[in-house]
Amino acid sequence: MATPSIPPIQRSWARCQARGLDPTCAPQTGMINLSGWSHLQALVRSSIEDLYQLSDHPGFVVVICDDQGTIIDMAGDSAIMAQAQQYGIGYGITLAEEYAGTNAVDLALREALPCQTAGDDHYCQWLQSFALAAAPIFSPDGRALGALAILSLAEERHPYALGMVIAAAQAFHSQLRAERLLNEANDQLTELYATLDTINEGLIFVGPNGEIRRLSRRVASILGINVRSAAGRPLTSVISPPPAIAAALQQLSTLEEQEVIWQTPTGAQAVICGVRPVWDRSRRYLGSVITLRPTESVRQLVQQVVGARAAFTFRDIVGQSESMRQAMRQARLAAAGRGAILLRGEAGVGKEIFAQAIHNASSRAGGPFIRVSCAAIPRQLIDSELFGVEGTDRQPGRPGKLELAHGGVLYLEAIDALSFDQQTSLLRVIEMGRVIRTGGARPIPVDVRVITTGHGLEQLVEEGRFRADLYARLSAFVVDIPPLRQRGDDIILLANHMIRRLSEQFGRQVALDPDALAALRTYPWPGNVRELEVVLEQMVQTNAKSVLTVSDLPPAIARHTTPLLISDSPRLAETQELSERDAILRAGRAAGGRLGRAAALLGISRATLWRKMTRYRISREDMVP
Ligand SMILES: Nc1ncnc2c1ncn2[C@@H]1O[C@H](COP(=O)(O)OP(=O)(O)OP(=O)(O)O)[C@@H](O)[C@H]1O
Repeated sequence: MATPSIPPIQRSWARCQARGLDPTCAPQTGMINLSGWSHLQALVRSSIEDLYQLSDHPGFVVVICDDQGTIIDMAGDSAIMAQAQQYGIGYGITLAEEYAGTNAVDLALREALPCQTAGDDHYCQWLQSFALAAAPIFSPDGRALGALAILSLAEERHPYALGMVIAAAQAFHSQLRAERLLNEANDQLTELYATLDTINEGLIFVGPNGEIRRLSRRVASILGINVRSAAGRPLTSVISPPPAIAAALQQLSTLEEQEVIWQTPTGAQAVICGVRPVWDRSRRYLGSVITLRPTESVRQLVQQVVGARAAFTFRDIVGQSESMRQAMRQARLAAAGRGAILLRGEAGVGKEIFAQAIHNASSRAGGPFIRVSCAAIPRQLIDSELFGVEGTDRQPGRPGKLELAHGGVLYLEAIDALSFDQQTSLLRVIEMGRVIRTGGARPIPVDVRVITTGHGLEQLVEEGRFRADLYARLSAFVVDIPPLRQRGDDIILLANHMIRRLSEQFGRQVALDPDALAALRTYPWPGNVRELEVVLEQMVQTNAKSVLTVSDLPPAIARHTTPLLISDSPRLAETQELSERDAILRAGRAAGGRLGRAAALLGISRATLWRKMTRYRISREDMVP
């Protein structure tokens, strides 16, 4: 047997000889490995059939082998097929070197290169009547999937057989790569669309000609349009975009997120929208993305960010006195009801803590608790603060506190500071359950329970300076919170409670001795619980002692207690008078000598304050700090 001269063929022969392979052996069946081939086979076959049709010289058969060299498909000239079959060559026969000896298919897979063998190049006799030209087929990641071969008779070798299998294998590889890229792109798009449909934000991609290219499902619920029928149509034929959006789309400009009004099939709808133009690498305009977010979700976000939650419950309110029990009864009744609540009481008595406890004990506990102090906002800004501002083309809109409190409670402090017009607007919101933003006309439904406080509201109503109908609405429930001086031993309970809290806060144990507690109990506390809180905090802060005594109290409180301490049998009336005089002096000083403010601090009218000042012979000068 002559040995071939081409090195890979020579090496193959040497291996066959070393293995002791019998050149007269018959073809063997191999294990077919079709993993990764099932859909590829059809692809290869169709391109092979094309190849075969195009050829001027039929007279060959195209053979496809798996990665082990086993024949998994054959197509072509029927005469050659018949001859091949005579030699036992057909589906399932292995061309692996171990069983079929040297041949182009095995070498192509082994060397990962195109290869050609003919006649005597073949080690086994059953292949020697044929010529084989084979090329490996590579997957997109470079793995050999199998081989493509042209089988012809040895003496009728096709001149371009090798060129054809190389070109076909290459074309096939490119097709696989393109298919892989397409699949990857499709997968990415599927992921992207799935993501778009799960996010809370609605997205509309508008093409360069204003057509809707893509829109997420969320858009349907935000704008009330049919997503399926809208896709592909001009945006303006589906829904008329608000002017700010239309302008951004037309000018290919960015619009930062702002609230705009869409005229939807179900009416005007406020939506937080933004527009972003999209450009490709060569700065070609591809379209714009419109983002849509329901105002409600932004509202919830704001509530989370600003911490619109009520922290206190009824359990946090310290007090056992009859006057406090009565206030708690009123408050619990109000919590169980539905109407607005008016909290009455001097400054610092704990109105806000009551408002929070009522909110938390009510069915609205899960909703927001929003606090607005009308006295703390300049009157001209109260409108926008409470009712919000309607957006214009130039200025974005924003919700007011009434909208933000939707589903919860709006705690409105110092409502007496509202102008008559503001009172009217508030009344309308409470009566209609709708708010109209400043500068707008669109009614926005709001479901808010209002808890208010205000100074001398009854008097203002009498004087015609506060709307009687609003007062009636706001006072469906009234809770009277007593001043601290009327709470007896509650002062001691509160002082001990606060000292415990301060001990924790400052990380050291502090206590008040009985005399100090007695002094605190007697003092009239014009600034109520807040004043007690401030006094105790200052004492703990400025004193390193663990037991605080009368001498550690602020002089005004310590001095005030002197008559009680020295008197053997202090007469009650006298004590009360002394307390009252002291309270008036302190309130007057705290108010900087302004009688109106001092009266307010004491929770009495100006006229009563005058009367008491005359009685205790207090002049205005005494009140100057
Ligand atoms: N009964 C109470 N038990 C415990 N702490 C209280 C009690 N009442 C009031 N406080 C505390 O006293 C301080 C003042 O209370 P709050 O702010 O509720 O008073 P207010 O009546 O709303 O005051 P203002 O009228 O000045 O707004 C708060 O720190 C509050 O936690």
